[in-house]
Amino acid sequence: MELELDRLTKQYEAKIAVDRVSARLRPGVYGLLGANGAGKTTIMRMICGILRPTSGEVRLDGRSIAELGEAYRARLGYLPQDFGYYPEFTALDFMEYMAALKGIDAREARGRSLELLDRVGLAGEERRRIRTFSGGMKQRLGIAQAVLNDPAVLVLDEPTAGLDPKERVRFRNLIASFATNKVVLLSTHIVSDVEYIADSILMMRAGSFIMQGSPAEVVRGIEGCVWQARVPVREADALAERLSVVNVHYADDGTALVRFLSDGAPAPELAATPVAPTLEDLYLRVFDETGNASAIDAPGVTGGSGATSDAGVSGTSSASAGRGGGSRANRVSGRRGSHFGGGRNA
Ligand SMILES: Nc1ncnc2c1ncn2[C@@H]1O[C@H](COP(=O)(O)OP(=O)(O)OP(=O)(O)O)[C@@H](O)[C@H]1O
Repeated sequence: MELELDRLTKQYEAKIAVDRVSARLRPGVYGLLGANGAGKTTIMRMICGILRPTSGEVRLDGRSIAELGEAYRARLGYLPQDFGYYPEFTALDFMEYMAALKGIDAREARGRSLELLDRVGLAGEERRRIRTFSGGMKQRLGIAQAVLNDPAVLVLDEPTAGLDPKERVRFRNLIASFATNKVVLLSTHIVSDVEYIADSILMMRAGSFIMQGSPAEVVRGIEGCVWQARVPVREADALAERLSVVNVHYADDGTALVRFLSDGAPAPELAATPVAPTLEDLYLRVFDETGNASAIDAPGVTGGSGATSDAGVSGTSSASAGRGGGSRANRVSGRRGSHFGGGRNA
């Protein structure tokens, strides 16, 4: 099974929201990672056949989804960003209603709904009204309805938005458990949502895929650019002014371990050591505050997007929080130079 995006483009008047995006997606989890406004929702809506591309097309196993019509929808599961949950419905009513919309036989629908509610941790809550559900419960119900028809293509648009860290982890595991033999496309601007479960990262910026590859492949492009140095705490903030600081771990002995990006070797007096890059380092580098992305030497890179900088930086700190062992973990978003094409070194 292969889902192909062939020069997929969407233009809204003067705004090109998605610009000739191409990719071949085989079963696996794809993390569509990009800042707000990068074009993630627009791509997903085109993949779901809800939005007609200005040009280009989506094909499933070589056939246009526009031609496939109902046959494609029967193989598609979708959890939109702003999913309407019918607050007065019970979870089971809702699942059965969605099953009916998907053309699933009523006798089969009950059993399948109960089985899925159980799988998403809502056993015992089937008869509760959705309005009494927490955000996490609603999203778990959302994924349950999306897989009612055992789809070959599962599209999840920012499914972890608004979830607390514990629910986010739970949701992540749930997605992984549903992913077998499916193309799962999951959009997010939170690196940790996809860092561990995605087989492939599709890094999106200003309407284009600027990188495609496994997490290990895409981070290879910034090997040698991530450093850490232990400095007195009072110097850590000053460093953030000079360097592209990813995070700072404060220790109890008055020092701080500063992780930062630098294209070349930092000043010797810092005694910095190079460290292995992570997806979050890469994300911060790509979505630098200036928006000055350009080509970066990584596999699958389709080149600089010629991007305008309307894709704002969303400074997530979720990934860094789980890393390192400092007594306090902070993201210091210091003034960042242009990291591409001649960024300043430390
Ligand atoms: N109906 C529309 N008319 C005009 N411009 C639009 C429309 N829908 C989206 N856009 C613009 O297209 C660009 C891509 O939007 P899109 O919603 O796909 O981004 P996104 O990456 O999903 O962002 P977010 O995470 O905020 O949802 C944005 O600049 C947005 O303002």
